[in-house]
Parts: sequence; structure tokens; C-alpha cells
Amino acid sequence: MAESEQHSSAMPEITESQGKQWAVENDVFQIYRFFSSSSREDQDALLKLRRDNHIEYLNKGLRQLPASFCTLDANRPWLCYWIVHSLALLGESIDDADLEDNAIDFLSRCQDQNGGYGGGPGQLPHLATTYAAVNSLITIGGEKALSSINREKLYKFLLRMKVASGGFSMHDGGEVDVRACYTAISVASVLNIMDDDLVQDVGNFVLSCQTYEGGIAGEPGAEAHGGYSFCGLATLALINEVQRLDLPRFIDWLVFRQGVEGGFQGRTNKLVDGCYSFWQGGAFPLLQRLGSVVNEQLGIGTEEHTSISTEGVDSPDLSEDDPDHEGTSSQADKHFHPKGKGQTSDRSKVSLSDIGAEFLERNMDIPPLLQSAVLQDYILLCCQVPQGGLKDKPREHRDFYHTCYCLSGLSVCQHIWSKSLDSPPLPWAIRGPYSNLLEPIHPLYNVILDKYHEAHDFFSASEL
Ligand SMILES: CC(C)=CCC/C(C)=C/CC/C(C)=C/COP(=O)(O)OP(=O)(O)O
Ligand SMILES: [Zn+2]
Repeated sequence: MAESEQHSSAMPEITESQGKQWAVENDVFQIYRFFSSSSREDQDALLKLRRDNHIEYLNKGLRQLPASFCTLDANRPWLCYWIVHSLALLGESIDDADLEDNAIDFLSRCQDQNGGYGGGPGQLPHLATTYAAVNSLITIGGEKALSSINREKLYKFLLRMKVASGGFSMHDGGEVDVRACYTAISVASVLNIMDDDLVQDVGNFVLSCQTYEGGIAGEPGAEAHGGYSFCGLATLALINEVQRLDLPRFIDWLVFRQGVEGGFQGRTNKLVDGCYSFWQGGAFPLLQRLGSVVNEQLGIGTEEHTSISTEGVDSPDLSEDDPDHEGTSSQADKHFHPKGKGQTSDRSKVSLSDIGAEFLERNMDIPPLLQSAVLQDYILLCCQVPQGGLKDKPREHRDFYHTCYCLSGLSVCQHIWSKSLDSPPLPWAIRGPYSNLLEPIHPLYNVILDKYHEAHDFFSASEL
């Protein structure tokens, strides 16, 4: 046997997925090597958010929305949400009044006469496009957009989608999964139409989807995935039943989904992808506000044994930019105030009708458990298209979905060290120039905070 044949037969087989993993890591490491060998000035330029180009890319997409997107014809409320939410994160609103009116009119035409929104005018109402349409209208804001939502009929549509297991069906005769639970409960909560009939047994359905790995799958018996894990955790938070989930196992699964690239993978042994910056990264600001439940489940919370460990938590380098910085105390020490056992939150007092607002006021009992700086680097260096738009990973193409969820994840990272979402982050929390700062989001609904407050005031004034 020739030496080369002997050698190749002794080599272990490389699977297709290992090959792809290697190629992605190689691309990412080349980018990071180039970055780390660059001057400080060039590094700042590389980390700069190409705000104007993203805005131009998004506005162009919005103008094309009514006429094109044939292949995404059943997804136009989603396209609208991805674009208007991305613009809102960038601090922009729709740049022309006619276009804004057209978007509201278009979404009204997607509204079914019996409630809920379809993927386009005349299409069957669907929970996912209902969530996208409602979040788009909240993001557009103002009387015309908010009052265009028929809440009475939407409530009837949500109730019609409810199934015996406690979950929801995505549409008449459709799939029953954790996405459906989240989209139904999220719109019911933000529109102030939540009641016991909608909430009945939803928690049981979500719990039945937590897997042996600790994450949450789309349906019982399936594989844990970041998209469904965010949906499951947020649903339980919105119905105030998070204490029923095994949170230590959930956290254990979640933190190990952040790869050496800085980005997150959606499930074990898969490639990192920019959109999981939100689906996985977005779970961390929820967990911060659920710290008392985590500590209760861990059996800690006494003064001596205050909380989940803050050791090794990613705390960005402190500089003199941080006026609070003194001596050696960690960020976590300064920003998080674990409660003693006697101070755990009284869950029975929480009213579901106001949980969105109450959630923002909660103590942050545990620090951010993700590496927020390297996730920002992954988004800015590996997912940004300099001409505008963001993408899954190097060599992929930009699209509105990845633009929306990369920017949502970037906003989460920038604000996650702040004591309150109302106060601007300190400079050390922001990778790249401070002008990279995005608007904060409401972590349960993924709409920007100002627009959430406007919608909350509007809808809390009227019960159904
Ligand atoms: C609110 C709402 C509608 C949420 C949807 C959440 C979401 C993103 C779910 C993901 C679904 C899924 C199993 C993707 C796997 O795709 P893949 O196999 O192409 O990707 P992967 O290799 O990264 O797992
Ligand atoms: Zn993706």
C-alpha cells in the first residue's frame, strides 16, 4: 500500500458539519486576527456601526414592501416588523408620512374580519403574522396605528387558536408549538386583553417542552433550540409561571450555546448565527429579572450565600470613563443587589394585566450571564455588511430578518449592564464608538422601550 493511502485510511472521517464548522471558525478567526493586528484607530473604525448605511438599506426595503417580495408573500407583516423595528433600534422612524400611512393601511388589509392578521391581504390569520403586525403597529405608534387593531376580534381569534393541551395552534388546523404560545401571550399581554381562559394550562405546555439538555424545544420530544427557548421563557415570564421551569438547567444549556466566535448557536453542535444574538442573548435580560426565582431553586439567597456566582462573568474592562469605578469591586457588585431569603418577590401579588410594566421595575438579582463584549464583536465584525444590513455569518448575504435580530441582540448587549433601561449605559458597556448605541428594547416583547410605554398607556386606558 502506498504511504499516502495508508495515511488517508488512518485519518478520521471529517463530517460535513465539522467541515462547515471549521470553515466558519477559520473565517471568523481571520477577521479577529486582522482586527487585533490593527491600530487602535482602525479597530474603532472596524467596530463602528454603519448606521447610515443600515438606515438606507432598511428604508429602501420599506419602499419596496407593497409591490414586491413575491417569494415572501405570506410574510409581509414580518418584513414590516423586521424593517420598522430595526429602524426604531437605530433611532429612526419611517422617513415619510405617506409611507407610514401606507404601512398602517397595508397591515389593516391583512387583518381578518374575524380577528388576527394574515401574511397578506385575504390570507388566513396566523399567530406569527399577528405578532409581527401588532409589534409593527406599536413600533409605528400614534393613534391611527394603535387604534387600527381590533382587540375584541383579536381576542376571539386567540381563544379560537387555544387547544386542549393548553397550547395554541399557529392557525386554524395548524401546528401547536411554543412559538404559538409566545406569539399569542405576547400580543394578549401588550394589548391588555389577557385573561384566565387564554392563560389556562399554557405553562403546562411550555414545561412539557423543556428537554433533558435544559433548553426548550418547539414541541414535546423535540430538540432544545434558541428560538423556542426565548419563546418559552418569555411566555412563562408573561404568565408569571417561570418558577415552574428548571432554571439552573435552562441556564446551564443557554450559557454553553455561546461559541468561541462570540456569537451564539441555536442548538448543540450547530453553527453560530447572528440571529441567535437575540433568540439566545435576549433570554439573559429576562433571567436577570428572574434572579430571585433562580436563587430560590438553587436553595441560595441568604446573606452569607447571596446569589448565583458573579465570578468569571464578562465585565467589560473598566476605564476612567466609568465614574463609578473604585478599587477592585466588580461591575456585578455595583449593579446587582441580591435579595436575602426574606426578601424574595411575592409572586401572588403580580397582576398579569400589568406584568409588562411591572417586569421593568424588578430588581436585577443576578448579573448578565453572557459574554456581552465578544457577542458585540461578533455582530459588528462578522455580521455587518458595510454597505448596510446584517447577516448570519461571514460569506452569507444580508437580509431583513438577520438585520432585525442582530440589532436586537446588539441592543441587549449594550444595555444589559445598566441598572435601569431608562438610564444610558456607561461607555465601557459599548464596543466601538459610543455612537454605536442603540435604543433599548422591552425584553419580553422586543419592541423599543419608548414605543412600549406609548402602547401601554394607550391600551391600559381601555379594558375590553
Ligand atoms: C416569535 C417567533 C415566531 C419565534 C421563532 C423562533 C425561532 C427562530 C425558531 C427557530 C426554529 C428552528 C428550529 C430553526 C432551525 O433552523 P436551522 O436548522 O436552519 O438552524 P440551526 O442550524 O441554527 O438550528
Ligand atoms: Zn439566523
